[in-house]
Order: sequence, then C-alpha cells, then structure tokens
Amino acid sequence: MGEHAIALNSVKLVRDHFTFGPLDLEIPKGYVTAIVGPNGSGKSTLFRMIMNTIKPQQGNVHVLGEQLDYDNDDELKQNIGYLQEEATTFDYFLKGSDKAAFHAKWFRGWNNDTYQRLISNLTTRDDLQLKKMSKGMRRKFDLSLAMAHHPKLLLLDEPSSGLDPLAWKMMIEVLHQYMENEDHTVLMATHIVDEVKRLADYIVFLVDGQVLGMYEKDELLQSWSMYFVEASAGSGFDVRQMPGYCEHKEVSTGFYEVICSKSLEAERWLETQVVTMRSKQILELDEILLQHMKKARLYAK
Ligand SMILES: Nc1ncnc2c1ncn2[C@@H]1O[C@H](COP(=O)(O)OP(=O)(O)OP(=O)(O)O)[C@@H](O)[C@H]1O
Repeated sequence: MGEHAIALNSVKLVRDHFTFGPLDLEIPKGYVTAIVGPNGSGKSTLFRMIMNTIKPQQGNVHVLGEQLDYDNDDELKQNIGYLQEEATTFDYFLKGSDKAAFHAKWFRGWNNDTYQRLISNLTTRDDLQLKKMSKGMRRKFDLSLAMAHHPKLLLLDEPSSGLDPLAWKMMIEVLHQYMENEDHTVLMATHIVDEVKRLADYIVFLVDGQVLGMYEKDELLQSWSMYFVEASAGSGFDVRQMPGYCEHKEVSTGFYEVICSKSLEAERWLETQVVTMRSKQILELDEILLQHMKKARLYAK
C-alpha cells in the first residue's frame, strides 16, 4: 500500500456502553475500502471521527495528509464528500434544489453539470421538498450532493440503504466512474456482500470497536474455503493439522467438513494425505467475518 487517505493512530473513544479502539488503521489513497461489521460495531462512529464531529479521547486522526484540527476543518472538508447513514431532518422543509444551492455556495469545487448528471444518472430529482422525497429518492439525491464538488475522499455510510436493485446498479456504476480518477478514495460501510465484491479493493473487519483484520479483497476471498473430505479408517488423518485450520464438523465417521483460511496450502497438504477431497466451497464474506469473530471470541460458538 502506498499513501494513506486516512490514518488513525492509537485512537480510543469511550462511551457508556461502547468502547472504540484503541486502534490503528490506515486507509489507502486511490482505492475503495469497505468497512464490514455487525450492527453497533462502530462504523458510523468511525465516519463521525473522520468528519471531525466526534473527538476521540485518545490518539489522533489524519485525513488527506492533515491531522484533524478540531477548531478549523473548513478547508479540509472542501475535499470530502460525506453520505451519512441517516438523512438530515433539520432541513426537511427545503427543496432539493435549495439544498444544492447551499452546497454550490459552500464548496469551491462544486460543478453544476456534474450535479445535474448525477441527479439524472441516479434517476432522482431535486424539485421536491426533502420531506416529500421517498427514502431511495432522497438517498440518491444525497449521494449526488456528496459527489458534485468532486471530493478527493468519499465517505459512504451504508450508501445503498433503501435503494431498489436498479438504483443499486446505477450507484455502483457512478462509483466506478468516480474511481477512474486515481486521486480518489472511497471509504464505505456496508452490510451488502455484493457491494463489497463489486466495489472494494480492501476490506476492514470492524467488530465491537476493534479492527479484526484488513485485507486485499481478492486475496481474502480466495484464501477462505470449506472442504468436504473423506478419510478412510486408519489413515491417521488429523484434520486440525490442515494449514489455516479454523473449525470442522465430522458429518459422519470419516467425513469431515472443514473450514480453513489458507486454501492453496491446505489443498497442497491434502494431496499428501490419504484422503479424498469430495468438494470445495468458497466461503462467503459474512462467513469469513463470523470466523474472525469466533477467533476473537466476539461470537459464541
Ligand atoms: N450518540 C451516541 N451516544 C452514545 N452511544 C452511541 C451514540 N451513537 C452510537 N452509540 C453507540 O456506539 C456504538 C457504535 O455505534 P455505531 O452507530 O457506530 O455502529 P455501526 O457499526 O454504525 O452500526 P449499524 O451497522 O447498526 O449502523 C453502539 O453501541 C451505539 O449504541
């Protein structure tokens, strides 16, 4: 990984019922990084820290090469587009176009053609009051607003929440276009496996305020598999010796279903054993997350 768009150093935030960190995290510049984790794991909290609306009690946060200054972040925010998880309500009475006019005044990089193109490509509209927009309409409008000033960093907190499948496809296309500029970076939180597969270069597992791992997506998805293996009696097969062994079930005598995190090595090793590999199944992202949680004892087996 080269330069970082975001870096958290020893960041810790303590709330009544939740502790974020202490953790270090570096988000590479020029890539899409997906933050994946269960509800309440701290994804939105992370975005708010990056947006400087919550200050951690410990550590520091660097965004686009600058340490966050809690008194003056106006300049930095010119380069960030933020789609928060919940749409704002204080401005419900405004028409979309009125809100866009505010953004046009505030953001120096605002480009009206880009804005109109996004509104049109995402098939939404801005001639309605915000309170009269459907959830998906509003989501697409807010995404257009977040991108129309050509930010270098795009923070997307569950961007596809409320989108229909067609709108979802359009969003993916719009984000692919945005990433054609290699100066652009996306950090997104999502629960949608397909979204991660289609967009992300890197995946961060965030659970209970802790980073359980950061991986290059293709490597991660290729390295986790579930094997169905048959060992004959007296073969001396010890499933726990399998490289990357995580867990297994003996389905019936001599038949094992085994999950491991080092597919290539595991397969080479299986070739050295007196066993037959009956099938192999690539593990889905949510199952890989679950395995990480089990290992960290953040999920009861
Ligand atoms: N304003 C707040 N005051 C106190 N605790 C809060 C506040 N906002 C969030 N929390 C707590 O912080 C923790 C992390 O919440 P956060 O919204 O960051 O999670 P999340 O990963 O985004 O979850 P989800 O997937 O449900 O959106 C939760 O335990 C939540 O209850």
